[in-house]
Amino acid sequence: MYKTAMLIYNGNAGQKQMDKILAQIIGPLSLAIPNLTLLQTQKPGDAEHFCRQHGEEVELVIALGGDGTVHECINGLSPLDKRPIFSVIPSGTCNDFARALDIPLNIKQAAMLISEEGIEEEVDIVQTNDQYFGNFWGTGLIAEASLNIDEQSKGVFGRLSYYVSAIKSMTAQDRFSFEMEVDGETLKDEAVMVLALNGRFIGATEFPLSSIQLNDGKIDVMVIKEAGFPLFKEILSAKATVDWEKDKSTIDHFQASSLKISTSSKRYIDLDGEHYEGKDHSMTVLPGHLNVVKGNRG
Ligand SMILES: Nc1ncnc2c1ncn2[C@@H]1O[C@H](COP(=O)(O)OP(=O)(O)OP(=O)(O)O)[C@@H](O)[C@H]1O
Repeated sequence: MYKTAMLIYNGNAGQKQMDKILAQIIGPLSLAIPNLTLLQTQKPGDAEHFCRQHGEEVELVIALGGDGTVHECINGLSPLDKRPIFSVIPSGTCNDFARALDIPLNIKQAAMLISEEGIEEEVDIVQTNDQYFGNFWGTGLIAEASLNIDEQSKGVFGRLSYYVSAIKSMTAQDRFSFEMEVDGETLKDEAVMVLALNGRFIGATEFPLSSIQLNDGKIDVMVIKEAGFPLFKEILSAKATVDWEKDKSTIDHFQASSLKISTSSKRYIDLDGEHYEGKDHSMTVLPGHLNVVKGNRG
């Protein structure tokens, strides 16, 4: 039984909607957790700050929100020496990290999972320069695409919004050159998109690739060389298996525990759905860095 927990939620989410959500989850959580503190964010950055400031004082941190809130919490918790258990009650649009943890998307069920102490598991977190990600790092079309998502289209298209935007921006065909260093080997190439996946969801779409595991000490790197549609078509059609052999000429796929990538110029970077800019990036997998509450798959 968890004795102390901090629940962080987005103060920007709309009072009425948040009241409804809180009404469903506070009952089961406060019955199970005697010392439960609720913290509402007042501005971007607050969730990260709360985690950094108070994370070591509690047994459990619960992020009630979408991938933006989760991203901030991961960045606040990862630098701590004594890291609390982390869990998510998903209330965003994509909820990629919650999906990767097999957490129910129904908020009441997600709260029940915590109050009944779901399975705890240590998952990998990836450090990139002075930041961290739990789900993915991407540059190229993925970053451009998510930049193009306005809140309205996110609502209307829901899970497909990333890809609708990606397809929209594909006409640009902007290839970029990069240099990558993986396990002592240097590779120079061009691509339209480079992805490093820790979790298996991007924009609520699952990558049908069984090697993507949150607890294998590795990231799965995809170098997509052409803005051709084979990969997207197959992923969008949610096929159980993508024929990677067939796509070999347009996609390189490998695993790494650390890598460095430098692009020829500054580019947009998408980190778990949040945007940054940069040119030189290093990534190091921190194996089993966060202990999380997981759901049951299936
Ligand atoms: N009080 C606030 N006012 C304005 N922005 C805030 C506030 N609190 C948090 N934020 C910002 O809102 C975003 C969090 O939104 P949320 O958790 O719903 O993620 P999301 O990115 O919409 O999720 P998903 O990708 O799953 O849909 C973060 O970028 C955070 O910095």
